[in-house]
Amino acid sequence: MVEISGLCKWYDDFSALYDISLTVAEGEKVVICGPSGSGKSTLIRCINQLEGHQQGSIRVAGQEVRPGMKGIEAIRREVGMVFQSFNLFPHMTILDNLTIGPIRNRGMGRAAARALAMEYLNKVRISEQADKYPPQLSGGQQQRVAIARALCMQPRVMLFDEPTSALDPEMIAGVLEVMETLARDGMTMIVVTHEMGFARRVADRVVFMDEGEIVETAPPEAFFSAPRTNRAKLFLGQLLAH
Ligand SMILES: Nc1ncnc2c1ncn2[C@@H]1O[C@H](COP(=O)(O)OP(=O)(O)OP(=O)(O)O)[C@@H](O)[C@H]1O
Repeated sequence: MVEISGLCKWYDDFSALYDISLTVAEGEKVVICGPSGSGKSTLIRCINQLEGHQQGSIRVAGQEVRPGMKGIEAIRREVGMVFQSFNLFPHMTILDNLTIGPIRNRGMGRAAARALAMEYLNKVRISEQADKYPPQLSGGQQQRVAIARALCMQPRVMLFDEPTSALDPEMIAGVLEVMETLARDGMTMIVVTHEMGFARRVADRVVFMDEGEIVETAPPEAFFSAPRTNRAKLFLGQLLAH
């Protein structure tokens, strides 16, 4: 579903990503972790070209994505993205936040888009809030809405960039639960997160990044019980200390 090969990205003379190769199969769940500044966000933002890369290749559902390419919108429709800051339109109702994408970008009729939106709002257990505005909802509820909004575009892969790190602790479980349901439904998922419990329960593979490189890739049980590199041991040690 996503094939990344020899990916390099730099900002002026700073190398943000170096020689990244990663293949994520259909239905696979990959958790990316690593210290702050290691390039996790940059990597997933390159997949739908929110960031352009300078070298290497990225393919999504068989199609190569390139910086400045024509037709990137069509590829972005296949790729749902959930950010740390929910990025909902504050002046639009929850329902309108969900229907605008399918109506504008998928040419869906209003009634069909509303039906689809209600289906996903039910899935994230928030359908009773459909007529409210984002600022009237808690952070956790807004993030569940953001997930539902991405799903309304019926993507083939979902990218999550630290979806729970801006949330109050009591809000985190509800969002992770929704993501676990999505995983059980068979969605292909690439998730940047420090929620190691989630990684253990859901990930097929954990990818550990440091200084713009992939340092280790392993199934969660192997990664957490016996990380191979000192860099990963140090990272996990620091995470546990928090
Ligand atoms: N627009 C930019 N210009 C210059 N440097 C940038 C830019 N965006 C990111 N970087 C740098 O690239 C590196 C990787 O950033 P990135 O946000 O991908 O890291 P991260 O692993 O996601 O970190 P965090 O966990 O703190 O979000 C960092 O050193 C960051 O300062």
